[in-house]
Amino acid sequence: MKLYNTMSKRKEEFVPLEEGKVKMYVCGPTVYNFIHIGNARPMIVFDTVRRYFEYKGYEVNFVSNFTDVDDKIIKKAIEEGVTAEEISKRYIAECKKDMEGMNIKPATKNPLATEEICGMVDMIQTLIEKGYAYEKNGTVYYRTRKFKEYGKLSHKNLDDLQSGGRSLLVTGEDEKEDSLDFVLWKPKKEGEPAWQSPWGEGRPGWHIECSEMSKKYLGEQIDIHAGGEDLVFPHHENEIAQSEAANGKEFAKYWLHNAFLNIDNRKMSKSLGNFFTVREISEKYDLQILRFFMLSAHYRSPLNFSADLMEAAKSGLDRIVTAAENLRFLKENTTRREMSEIEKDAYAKTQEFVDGFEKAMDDDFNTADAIASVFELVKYINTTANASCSAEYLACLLDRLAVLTDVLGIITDKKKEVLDEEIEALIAERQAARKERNFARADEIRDMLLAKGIILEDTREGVKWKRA
Ligand SMILES: Nc1ncnc2c1ncn2[C@@H]1O[C@H](COP(=O)(O)OP(=O)(O)OP(=O)(O)O)[C@@H](O)[C@H]1O
Ligand SMILES: [Zn+2]
Repeated sequence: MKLYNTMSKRKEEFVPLEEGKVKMYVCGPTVYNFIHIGNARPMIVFDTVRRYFEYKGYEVNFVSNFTDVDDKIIKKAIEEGVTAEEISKRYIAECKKDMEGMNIKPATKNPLATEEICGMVDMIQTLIEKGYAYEKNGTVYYRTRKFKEYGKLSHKNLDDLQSGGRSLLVTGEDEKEDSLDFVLWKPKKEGEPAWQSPWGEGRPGWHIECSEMSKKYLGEQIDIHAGGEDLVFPHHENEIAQSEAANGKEFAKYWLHNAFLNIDNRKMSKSLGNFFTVREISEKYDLQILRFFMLSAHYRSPLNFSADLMEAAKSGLDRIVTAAENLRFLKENTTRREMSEIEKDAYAKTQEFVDGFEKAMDDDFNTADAIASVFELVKYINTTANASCSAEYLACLLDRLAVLTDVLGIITDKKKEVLDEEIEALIAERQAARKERNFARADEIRDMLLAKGIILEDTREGVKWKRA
């Protein structure tokens, strides 16, 4: 299994630190707004990477943080006249809803920066003791030039960085020993959230959060550290400088970075205002389609968002789901149970699609080619499965398809999704509301179900529902 390591700029064979286990950290979002579909790209891509490791039999310890203290969160809180905590809590909850819609597996742990301040203070203290950091007027800076390997991930040269950095007029620039030094701890400003520290009240810098949370939940060395390509510099470069100086060990073995989701060939970003939130997209499309669209390109290739490509993803996904539905229907209606010899041979042939899928995924998670193998399997299913097949054969085909779509995180069993307890309970609650003539509540529930793609029909025989 090969993966592209930003550190070495080449594909490397994956060798875990510990046999059968993968320790993986993905930098999570700063929570001050609904996530946009650019932010969804690393979530979908690295969830798929995780799923593929699990398919291969690895036990994956997957940690992804929420940055819940930051200038942008504080700004939003001031605008709304609420606390920063209220803002971050609200958008963490909204983000989790979006993630569920995109079928992202819950992480082993989603640490919150604000709950890990003590550990960050300890790490900063260690860096000071080792001579890698210094304090000036309540701010602690990292002494960048002391870390000899600085620039190794982003392949940048310190002197080039220095000449570029000098022109920047950043507050605090004059008290730094060197313009390359970056902030580990900043002093409290009036009205901002703050924590006690040996350097006075204040809050941590962004980079130290991930160094500490990764260490706390995964240990000093991890297999994979991942995020969007804009995080390579300075965020990941700084994380390496902090973690390796503090722990005296190589931080992560493999550094994975996804390319951008663009719109009109420009990075989709909040600052440019050219974004769609996942929530907006969910009003028009099932989020499974968004997931499928993201995986239709290799994660290191830029991907341009367009209505045409979403429509193409919709029809591609439909083909797969329809094949699975047909298999289920045929299986339930056939009278023959056991596989015949001919069917055994026919089933054995499907191994070639699994091999193709694995070959693509083993080659730096080439989901675009892996999907092509799934389509070949679908074509094979559509040509060989019919009403005279045995239930066993149909079940085997269905299982083969489900195993592959599960790696991609695509749900093909709509009924299973529909029948989940929450929806059943909502329908019952709506019936009760109608009985009490609480039509406002009944309509509200109908709309909630509609948002989940469930259409209700009130008939004489009772309530019937179908998928949008
Ligand atoms: N257009 C995009 N395509 C792919 N990944 C992205 C895109 N925009 C952000 N990301 C990734 O999403 C994660 C969270 O990003 P972050 O919270 O910094 O928000 P942001 O949208 O980049 O901010 P801004 O849009 O204001 O530049 C990071 O891993 C980042 O690399
Ligand atoms: Zn990070």
